[in-house]
Amino acid sequence: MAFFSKLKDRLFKSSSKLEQGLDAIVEDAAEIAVSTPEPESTSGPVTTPDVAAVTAPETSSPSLVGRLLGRKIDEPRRVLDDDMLEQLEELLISSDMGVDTALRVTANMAEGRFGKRLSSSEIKNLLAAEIARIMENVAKPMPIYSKRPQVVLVVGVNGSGKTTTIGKLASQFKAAGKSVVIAAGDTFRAAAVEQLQVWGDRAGVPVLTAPEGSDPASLAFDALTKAQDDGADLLMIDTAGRLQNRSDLMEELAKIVRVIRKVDPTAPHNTLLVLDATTGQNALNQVDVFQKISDVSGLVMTKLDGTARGGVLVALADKFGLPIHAIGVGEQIDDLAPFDPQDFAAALTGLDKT
Ligand SMILES: Nc1nc2c(ncn2[C@@H]2O[C@H](COP(=O)(O)OP(=O)(O)OP(=O)(O)O)[C@@H](O)[C@H]2O)c(=O)[nH]1
Repeated sequence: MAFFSKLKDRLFKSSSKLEQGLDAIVEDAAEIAVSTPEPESTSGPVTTPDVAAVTAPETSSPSLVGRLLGRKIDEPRRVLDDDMLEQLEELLISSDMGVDTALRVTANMAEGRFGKRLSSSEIKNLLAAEIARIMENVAKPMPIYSKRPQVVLVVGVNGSGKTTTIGKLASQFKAAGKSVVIAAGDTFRAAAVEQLQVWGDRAGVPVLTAPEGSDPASLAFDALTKAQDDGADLLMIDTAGRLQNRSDLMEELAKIVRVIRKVDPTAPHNTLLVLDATTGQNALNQVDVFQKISDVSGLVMTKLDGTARGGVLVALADKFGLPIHAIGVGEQIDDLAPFDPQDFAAALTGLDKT
């Protein structure tokens, strides 16, 4: 629960946008339901206990059932009609959920409920259930193999949070008893190497570097050889993220892969794409591009604490179905959270979990 509170707190910008937007949509044309709320259909894809509770048909005394379910009977309610659906779609699109996903989510929310009067807390529960449903299949921790050293190639555009994520992951793996080595593969920028060394120090993990401008593939080769000799569990390789020249970057990544396969033909075992949530829909383009130039096996979404565009993670899950391993919710070493779809959906929609 403490962890959920932190997540909710960090997703504040996204959740307050959705929460206030949903409240406004209901209040826009609300009627105060002092009478018995209508029984609602139980059809549709709703499965979570919260939502099962709000959609349960009320067969006995509504006030008693309402009280038992913690339902505020005099909450403002609004009839779910075309107008309201359109407003919902717009709100979801403005939170960067993307047009296709927003349409699908609202259609599912409306299924069996068209013409019913809904309160904003019921809508939030429905929305959270839909979001969790989309994200359930992609919530997967980074797989750990028995292969040692497991080689993790970390890709993403400059500034997306690769260095920070490598530092956070290294610290978590170390805390879990794994021996970790980091290779500072963005050899073109001295600042990037220094930054990684700072994170390596924080995590208590060695960082292998090479002179500025040297061949990243050669560093990766040396790092893997050393990690093997040292019996390390994990080697994390940082890479450059200059998408401005896509063919150069593609060639650079391909060369790293070719060269490390001379040491271990099964490497890399994971290719993590780090994405910055503040870039919104642009993150979708980055997945497209990096899937073309590398063999992306999973995603980490950073900076969810700094943006109202958290809905982009739902769009990503819906569009690509790639595993989401973790989310970055701050700049500190312990601000990398495993991705939990129920918690994320509740935090994003501003629900309380009690
Ligand atoms: N608020 C917040 N900031 C983050 C998060 N992850 C990374 N950052 C910040 O984003 C900035 C860029 O992060 P880096 O880790 O340096 O990104 P990079 O992809 O390695 O960038 P280059 O070194 O330019 O290749 C830094 O100021 C980080 O502190 C996060 O989850 N939340």
